[in-house]
Amino acid sequence: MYTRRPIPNEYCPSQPSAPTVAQPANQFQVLEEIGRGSFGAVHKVIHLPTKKVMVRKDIKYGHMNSKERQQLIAECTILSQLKHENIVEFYSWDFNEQKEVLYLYMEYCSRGDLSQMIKHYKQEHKYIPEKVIWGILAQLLMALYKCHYGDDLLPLTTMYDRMKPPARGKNVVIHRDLKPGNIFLSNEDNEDKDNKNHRNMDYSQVVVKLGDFGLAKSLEASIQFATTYVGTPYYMSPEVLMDHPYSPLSDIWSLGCVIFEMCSLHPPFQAKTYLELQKKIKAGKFEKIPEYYSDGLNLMVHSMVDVDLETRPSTFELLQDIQIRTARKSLQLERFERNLLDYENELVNIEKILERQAMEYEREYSQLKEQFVRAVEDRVSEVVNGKKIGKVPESIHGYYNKRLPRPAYHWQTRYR
Ligand SMILES: Nc1ncnc2c1ncn2[C@@H]1O[C@H](COP(=O)(O)OP(=O)(O)OP(=O)(O)O)[C@@H](O)[C@H]1O
Repeated sequence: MYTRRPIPNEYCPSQPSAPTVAQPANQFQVLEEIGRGSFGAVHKVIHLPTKKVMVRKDIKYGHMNSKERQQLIAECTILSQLKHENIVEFYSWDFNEQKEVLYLYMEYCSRGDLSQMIKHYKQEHKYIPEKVIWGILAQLLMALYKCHYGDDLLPLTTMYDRMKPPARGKNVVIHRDLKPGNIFLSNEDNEDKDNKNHRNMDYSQVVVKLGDFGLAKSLEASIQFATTYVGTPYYMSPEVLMDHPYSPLSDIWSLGCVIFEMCSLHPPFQAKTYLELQKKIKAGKFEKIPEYYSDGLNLMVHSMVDVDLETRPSTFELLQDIQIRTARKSLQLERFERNLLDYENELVNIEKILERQAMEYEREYSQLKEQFVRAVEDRVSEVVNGKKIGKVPESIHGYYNKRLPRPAYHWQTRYR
């Protein structure tokens, strides 16, 4: 049976779709291990009551003190409230007290993460198409808008819509660890086919999901923090390196670095030693993106990766940019076109069902008509032959009284 695509959050904000409270682990069946992060293994699981495929992240909490554990749960609560089409949905959690493991259940993203996509293009010696990069940037800015201002962005009516400045200070969530490995990709229908081993290089309609929120923050005071930053902090802003507090603008710096890496297939700042890298980031000097891309994209990246916090644009300011508006509008139109195609298919299906029902109706009608004519002829011959006139035969009665069955497919009530 045909099912229509779900309406995205952008048009219909905050619709919880899966369990949002703690779920016992026996309601889930492990399908496979997807990978291992610094906190533990990541499994693909199925939630048996809803048959929904999800991801389970295992976090060992044995070494954490009770304050850190409570902080982790508080963080999970924030995440469970952060619902947006471009943010990995957090469904529920559970503990295994014996193994001292916290299980976090999240939305499964069938196309892996951005680091795998970049690696793939690097192996193929190809550039990521510019349109794909703008689409990904626009989606990430929409996700950051939700985080930084606590609101959903309204869809654009025209590219020149005036955007109302967001209210400041309301439920600000700063990601703090924005990097390609924390940006996940899925298809609109999130299906797995052709995606195994990332052989499918068509990223034109990819849906981007920001993930791995704030876990670093919750685990900051614990030993795990050290392991979180085992990798080189290529995407860390200069103010964070200098131990200044995180601000939403730190996320913009990191996002700029991610977009640079999507264009150049390597991060903007690279060095052999940590100290050298720190020096480069603080100086904030890095090369242009390849000539293959437009000057507009180069300027956009350089405006985001700006050491000066006064001139680095906010999420709201970036969303005002005409190129971002164009990318957003184009995403909206592409989705609209896909929905129209869906409706068209749905109408074709309904038409086929109605045609079949009309044929059945027609057949039944002609059978009844035949019976009626035969009964009338019998009756006439009875009268002509002078037989005693009895009751009207059932078949004549039947013709007038019989109600044909209603079509089984009540499209009028479903599609009103
Ligand atoms: N929601 C998800 N959907 C699909 N794959 C996921 C999801 N979350 C994580 N993964 C995959 O699981 C693997 C491990 O992810 P995880 O985020 O735990 O670690 P990491 O990004 O490799 O390292 P770190 O812990 O430092 O962030 C990665 O290959 C990642 O792509």
